[in-house]
Amino acid sequence: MIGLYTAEEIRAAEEPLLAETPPGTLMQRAATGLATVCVRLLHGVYGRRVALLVGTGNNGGDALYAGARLAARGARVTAVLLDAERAHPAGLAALRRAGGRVRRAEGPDVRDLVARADLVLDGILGIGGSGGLRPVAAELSTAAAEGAGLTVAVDVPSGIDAGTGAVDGAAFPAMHTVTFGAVKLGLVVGEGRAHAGQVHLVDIGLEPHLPAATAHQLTDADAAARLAPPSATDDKYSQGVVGIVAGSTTYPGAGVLCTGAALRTRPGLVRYAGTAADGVRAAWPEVIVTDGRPGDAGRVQAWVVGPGMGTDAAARSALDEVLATDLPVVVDADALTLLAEDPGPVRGRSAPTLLTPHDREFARFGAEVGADRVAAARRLAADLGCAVLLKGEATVVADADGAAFVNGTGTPWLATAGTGDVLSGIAGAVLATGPRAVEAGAVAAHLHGRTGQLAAQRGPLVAGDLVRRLPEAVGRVRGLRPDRLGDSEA
Ligand SMILES: NC(=O)C1=CN([C@@H]2O[C@H](COP(=O)(O)OP(=O)(O)OC[C@H]3O[C@@H](n4cnc5c(N)ncnc54)[C@H](O)[C@@H]3O)[C@@H](O)[C@H]2O)[C@@H](O)CC1
Ligand SMILES: Nc1ncnc2c1ncn2[C@@H]1O[C@H](COP(=O)(O)OP(=O)(O)O)[C@@H](O)[C@H]1O
Ligand SMILES: [K+]
Repeated sequence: MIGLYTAEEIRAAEEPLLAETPPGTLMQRAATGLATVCVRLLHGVYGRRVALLVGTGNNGGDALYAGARLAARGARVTAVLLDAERAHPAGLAALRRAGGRVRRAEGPDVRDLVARADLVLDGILGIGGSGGLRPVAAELSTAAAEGAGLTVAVDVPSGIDAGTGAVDGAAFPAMHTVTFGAVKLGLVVGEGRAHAGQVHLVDIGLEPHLPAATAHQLTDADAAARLAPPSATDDKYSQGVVGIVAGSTTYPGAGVLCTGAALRTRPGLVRYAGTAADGVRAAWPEVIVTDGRPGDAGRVQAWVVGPGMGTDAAARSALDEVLATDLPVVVDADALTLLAEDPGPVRGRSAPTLLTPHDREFARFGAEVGADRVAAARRLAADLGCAVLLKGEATVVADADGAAFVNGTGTPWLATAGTGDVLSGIAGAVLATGPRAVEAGAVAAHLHGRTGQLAAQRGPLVAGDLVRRLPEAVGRVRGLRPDRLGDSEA
């Protein structure tokens, strides 16, 4: 698992490391790592035009030292100083010694210089920044985005909140972020995720000083550990039997998609109860189907309740029946709407319970999500005493005790009707194998995102494509290299 940290946690960990290393050591390690990644991304350095956007803090120092290394290898490097009197003096001297040039940000043709660069390095603000970019920095960031060159953020894209991913005003739009010591939470969630692009982690020796992370991102290997193939001693009942309460005569498709997703994730045994019984039976002859109540379906190890089932009295009664069991439950869609009116039945549960709202469903529980998505998911989880999976570009899963996961897989092509029904079916199948609800949610979101990436390789996807390609995605998750972070190409 990849630990995700706030700026405060990073600063606390840096303190003892700074004390035990000679002055400047960490910045040299950071700049060396940064320059190495830039060389790789540029495919050659000699003659390349590099613009450094340099702020007043150590983040600017990192950019200047990395720029000096690139200049020493023949790049044409220009530092653009946002506050000429306060730029890192030793970094500036190093850049000049290596043949780099220095300009003020207010200069007449600086915007063009940035727009024409092969590489723009954002050393404006690091974890010491607060609030959005000021006007000159914002304008140069826009020039970098509009130019044809690579945009690379140093440690964090300037203007994002490193701990939450919130953007208040303008922020640097990076294609890549080279981050030091540990991955900051704000690089993988909220608006920060899109601003950070692909994240590269540079080791500066911080790891022994880092606290245990309270937020994580799963790798393929982590997810694969929860998607183990059946063993020789397994039978159809022993792999976690899933019960689905979804769909209706009005929306049979939700029942078909949700049931199919559970079956394709963990094809031991899936049971279905609901009024979309005919549709489910026709689509999935492998499933044991009843058009009666959940209790008529037979024994299961976990329930999924909600997608497309409606919000009438019969739906309420089915939800109450499922929540009154001592079995793990995934609560999605219409069941969330019902639950928001009266969350009582969830508060008293001791079995694993996972709620899977999107933003609008989340807001029905009393408060908007806001810019800090991890905090929002943690808040609702603590309030209800269960796990909450908050869907979005980067899905967040949080538990009542504060443990959180930020999903790193997926594609915007998933923003299409029915993909949420598929997610809850996957989550039910994973939950039936016995993990904590928060962990089941994280694994489900990871697999769902990988399936989306796989399906999107062939163009626009619909939810049914996800169901069809789930077995292949499970196989890929088992075999893919585990070290790719938020890489939508993988
Ligand atoms: N502390 C360490 O041990 C290391 C720090 N490193 C680098 O140092 C960075 C943190 O450096 P600093 O603490 O100097 O802080 P930053 O470089 O992040 O910037 C802080 C400066 O920006 C100003 N500022 C804050 N918000 C602003 C805004 N919205 N607009 C304009 N100016 C603003 C502050 O007044 C302060 O002068 C890290 O992100 C990393 O890049 C690395 O060199 C590795 C080692
Ligand atoms: N822009 C996006 N980028 C990546 N994933 C997205 C994006 N928008 C939505 N998704 C994902 O698509 C799914 C949509 O679920 P949901 O809103 O419940 O749809 P539905 O109710 O139609 O099934 C979620 O898993 C969500 O994380
Ligand atoms: K930066």
